[in-house]
Amino acid sequence: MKIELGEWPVSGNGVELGSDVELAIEARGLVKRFDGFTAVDGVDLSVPKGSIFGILGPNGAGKTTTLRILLGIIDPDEGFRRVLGSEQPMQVARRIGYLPEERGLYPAMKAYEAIAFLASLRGVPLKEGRRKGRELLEEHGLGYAADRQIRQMSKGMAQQVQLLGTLVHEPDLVVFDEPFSGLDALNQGKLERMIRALAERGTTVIFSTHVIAHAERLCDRIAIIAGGKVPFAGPVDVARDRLRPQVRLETRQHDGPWRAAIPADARHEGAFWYFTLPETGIEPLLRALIEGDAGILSLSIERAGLHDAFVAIAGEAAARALEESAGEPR
Ligand SMILES: Nc1ncnc2c1ncn2[C@@H]1O[C@H](COP(=O)(O)OP(=O)(O)OP(=O)(O)O)[C@@H](O)[C@H]1O
Repeated sequence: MKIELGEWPVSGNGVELGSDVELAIEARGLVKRFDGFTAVDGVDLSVPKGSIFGILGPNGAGKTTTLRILLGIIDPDEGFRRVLGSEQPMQVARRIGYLPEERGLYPAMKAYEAIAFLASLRGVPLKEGRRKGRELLEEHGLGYAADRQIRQMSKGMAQQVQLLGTLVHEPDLVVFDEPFSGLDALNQGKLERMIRALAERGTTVIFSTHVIAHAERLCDRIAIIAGGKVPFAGPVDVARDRLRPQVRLETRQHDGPWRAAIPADARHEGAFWYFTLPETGIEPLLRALIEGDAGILSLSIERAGLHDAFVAIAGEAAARALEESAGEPR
């Protein structure tokens, strides 16, 4: 989904959607307290239909609690949510696929039966579920393991079976809680492709993660969450644009009147200059460089990465917590 920045008036925690955008999920002012501790503290989310939406934040930020509220597993103490048009998400559960943070299948079940079982919980008759289970396993390169018991599988493989079990009833919305944890790099790549394919056929995907790269690579929109609050929700590029781009300039000449046009706080290393793109843009500087015969050898203007944007938006402490979350085995 290509989003033009101009379409999104900025307000509140980030970027609001035009009124003509159909939303799969809309949440306003969600609050959840546990014994006086506020785990979710006024969360607003708008997830357009067919988009890939990431909830990015460190351990304990409130991701799982938010997802559980959206699914209707728990109710918020305050706030409002509408999921697939319903204010009672459990009523639309058959249109939702959910991979919880705690993975688990019955160890004695065979792979295709485990998928059929999960499908039956979403209203698919067992016989059809078994057929679809075999089909899905085949389609995803796991056909050889269809009759293998879950207990005979590696953790990563069992997780893939569970993932297929969340998709077997062809949901309109899938909710994945930390779907990448526990998967090796190869299977993480496979999952990324699967998520893209789901969105391409119109399924809305929302997932939580503490890995910036997954959010940056995959998502149309993200919500940054820390301490139960969402300081930013909107397109990834808009988050990145919270920081000014960085310029790297290489000149043949080392001195000349053109140097006055380079920002005073620029860092100078050898033939390279590094500085933040001035508010006035690059053109006045380019003019000075050309007229002053500085001899431009190279020039790059780079947008901030999502990591730097996360630091700017959520703060150093949240960014450190995010890094620590990524280091922990899960
Ligand atoms: N049922 C509960 N009772 C008490 N505290 C809870 C409960 N569920 C969550 N919390 C607390 O609420 C906070 C947010 O938890 P949550 O699981 O939503 O975070 P998270 O961002 O998903 O982190 P993680 O990735 O570690 O699961 C944490 O401090 C957690 O300990």
